[in-house]
Amino acid sequence: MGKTADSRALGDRPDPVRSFNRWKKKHSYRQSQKKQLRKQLKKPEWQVEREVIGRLVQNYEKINVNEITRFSDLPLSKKTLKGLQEAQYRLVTEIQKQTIGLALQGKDVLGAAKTGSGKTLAFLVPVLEALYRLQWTSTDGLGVLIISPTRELAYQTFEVLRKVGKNHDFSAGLIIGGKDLKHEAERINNINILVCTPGRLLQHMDETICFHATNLQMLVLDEADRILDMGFADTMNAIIENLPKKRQTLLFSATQTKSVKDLARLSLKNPEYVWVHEKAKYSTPATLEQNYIVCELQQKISVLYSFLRSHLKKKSIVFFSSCKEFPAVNWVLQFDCPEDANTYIHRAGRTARYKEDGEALLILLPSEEKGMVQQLLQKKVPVKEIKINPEKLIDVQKKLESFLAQDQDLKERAQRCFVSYIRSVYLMKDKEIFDVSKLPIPEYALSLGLAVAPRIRFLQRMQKPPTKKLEVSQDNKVVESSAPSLTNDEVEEFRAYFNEKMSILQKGGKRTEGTEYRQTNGISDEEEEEEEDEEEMEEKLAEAKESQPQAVPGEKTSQKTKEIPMQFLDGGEEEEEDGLDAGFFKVKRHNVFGLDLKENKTLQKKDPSKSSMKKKVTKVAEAKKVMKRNFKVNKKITFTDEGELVQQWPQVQKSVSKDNEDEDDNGGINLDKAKERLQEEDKFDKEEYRKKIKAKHREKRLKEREARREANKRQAKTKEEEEAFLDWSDNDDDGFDPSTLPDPDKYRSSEESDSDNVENEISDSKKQQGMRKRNNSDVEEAGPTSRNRKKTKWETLEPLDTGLSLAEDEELVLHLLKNQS
Ligand SMILES: Nc1ncnc2c1ncn2[C@@H]1O[C@H](COP(=O)(O)OP(=O)(O)OP(=O)(O)O)[C@@H](O)[C@H]1O
Repeated sequence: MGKTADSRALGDRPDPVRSFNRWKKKHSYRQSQKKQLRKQLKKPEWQVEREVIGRLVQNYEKINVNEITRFSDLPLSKKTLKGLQEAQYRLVTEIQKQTIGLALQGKDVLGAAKTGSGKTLAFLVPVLEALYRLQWTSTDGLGVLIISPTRELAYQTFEVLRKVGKNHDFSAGLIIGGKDLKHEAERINNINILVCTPGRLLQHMDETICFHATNLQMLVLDEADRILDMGFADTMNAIIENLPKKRQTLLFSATQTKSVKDLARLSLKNPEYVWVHEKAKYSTPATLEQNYIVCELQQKISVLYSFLRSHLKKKSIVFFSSCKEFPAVNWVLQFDCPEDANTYIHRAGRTARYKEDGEALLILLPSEEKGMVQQLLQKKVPVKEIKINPEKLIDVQKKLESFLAQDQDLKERAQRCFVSYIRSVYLMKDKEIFDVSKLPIPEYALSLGLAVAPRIRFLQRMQKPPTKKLEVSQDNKVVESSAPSLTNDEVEEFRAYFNEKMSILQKGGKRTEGTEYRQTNGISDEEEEEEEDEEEMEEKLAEAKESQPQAVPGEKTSQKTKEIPMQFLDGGEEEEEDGLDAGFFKVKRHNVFGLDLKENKTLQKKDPSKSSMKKKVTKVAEAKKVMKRNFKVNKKITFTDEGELVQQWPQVQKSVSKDNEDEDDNGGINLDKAKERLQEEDKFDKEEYRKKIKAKHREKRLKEREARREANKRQAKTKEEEEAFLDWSDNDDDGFDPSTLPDPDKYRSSEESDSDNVENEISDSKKQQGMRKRNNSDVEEAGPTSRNRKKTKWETLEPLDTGLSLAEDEELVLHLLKNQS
């Protein structure tokens, strides 16, 4: 009963453990079913992404520029937004607000905005979004090309890209040269976003076999105006030829759109022009204070020094003739007048970036003032003239003179700086502003601490009165044709040429060929290069003038020239006190340099450099003249003892491969064969040279052996003499007067000259250092050691008083001399 009652009771109350277990089983079954179902239903990631992209693209059309204040107001991918936020970019700038939407919509955009207004992000955000939209992967290759005019700018852009795009999976690369081309070539194919400079890019297009841009989606020209201004027009044309026509193009610059001609080459499709500061009163940032001063060329270096001394605590950047880009600074000092207003704007734009303050100072020569200021005002650049406070102006000429006298390297730098400046003025297109013939050249050299102005042959040539050709016109009248001037392209070509040259010099790139010759002849590499530069420049000028008799008037080009190293002034700064007050520009008084001008007149009188301006005829120039005249060189032929004919002059190349030469005559030059032959000839020459050197060495060794033998004989003789003398002195305590004996110095010097001769002969043979050392030691060993001992003894002996009468002394001396002979 009890049991029945119990079981009923249990039946009323189900076992909670059992029911929980049952429930648990059912639940987990249901869960796993759901999970499986979800798994079956789950979309692949790419599909989800596609949907997100789809929604974003739909929103592109709805972008309302006026409603955008933050990046998050734009339909951007989460990855881009995250990157922007992490880099602390939240609010958009005006150019970003106005162009990002258009670029997202796939339009070609031409954006212009003042310097430092955020153009970089205005194109980088659409770049990231474009590849994201296409779900670009590394296997898709190059998707976006960003071209910058300078390495520095490309690097800065790349850095921003790295920061903002770090959440995306694209690969990005920076190709700006300076590295091994091969090293770059190995990596370039895996790059999705390539930031580069035009020259290097074209080099890869030409030389890297598997590099192509067939999949390119977007081309960005950063600082488009600079790219075209800096003489890259031809390079750009060649690059664009290699790009697919179907692509999006974005152009950004700090100055307004370029001419239609320039834009045509980019084959833009209905581009959107965005010039955010079109209505602005000024084309430069409002926070940028811009001034200029006028001073004579020979005072500029002192002005620079005084300026730097007054602003030691500020970050300053000094532009010489270059237009390179640098990071943001407080002060921009344009030491040399920029070639045009656009260049000025770009340089000044290195300060006062993104709402920051900044100051810019431009130094102008009196001859540059009118033209340059006019240009700047036309471009809505508000520059004001200020005057230098003469009390704060420190004349550094004497200091520089003494630095240069002590340091040859510094002197060479000053010389390069001098030549570089004159060249840059010479190459300036706007001859109304830049007239090299009006520069006070000797005074300028003196101001740099150079007593003599370095020779500038292209200038001397230019300063010669122009030779006027007489031509017969169509109506048979004799007319005078003036000296032809250069076209823009030629000037650009020269610039590119010199930039390359100067960059080699700056990098310290030195040719190894002929170094030995220069060293033995006391010619420094720099002198040599300088000379070659000038010669090549002359040639180029001559060629250009011959081929292009007429200049294209009115066209503007810009200039990119060498940057003068700033270490130039390093010398005196540390020793002086920091932080003179900035009253450097306070006094507004005209003709503050009246005093200095007087000084300059006196300097002009005693100018020593004028004589150096006379044209020197170099051997190279002479040789060229001879070649032009087609002279035939006389031959000198001699006979050997065996009756063989031997041509002594001009020397005949005795190459082993000479016989093969004829084979090439059939059709032009076979370069590979020629190369091979040259290598063989080179080997042959080296072998010949080695033989000659060996023979010379053998001859020298024989001579030395002979000399040693002679020396040993002499040594033996001297020893006998010395012993005789010592014997004698030992035996006679009274001593004697050594001055009565033959002059030991005469003896020594005659021997010394002998040994010198041996040494000279050795050095004349121009052998390797080790060889020379060995020979010297040989000579020393061969030298009569006893002779040295003897000399020391003579030197330490005092004239002795024999205590005898003069007549007795004489007798003694005669006796001694007799003994000697
Ligand atoms: N939205 C933003 N918010 C905050 N800072 C920004 C923003 N956009 C750009 N900047 C900052 O402003 C500065 C200038 O930007 P950027 O270099 O893009 O200017 P730019 O117009 O390209 O100048 P330039 O023409 O002289 O090269 C940079 O320091 C950048 O970090």
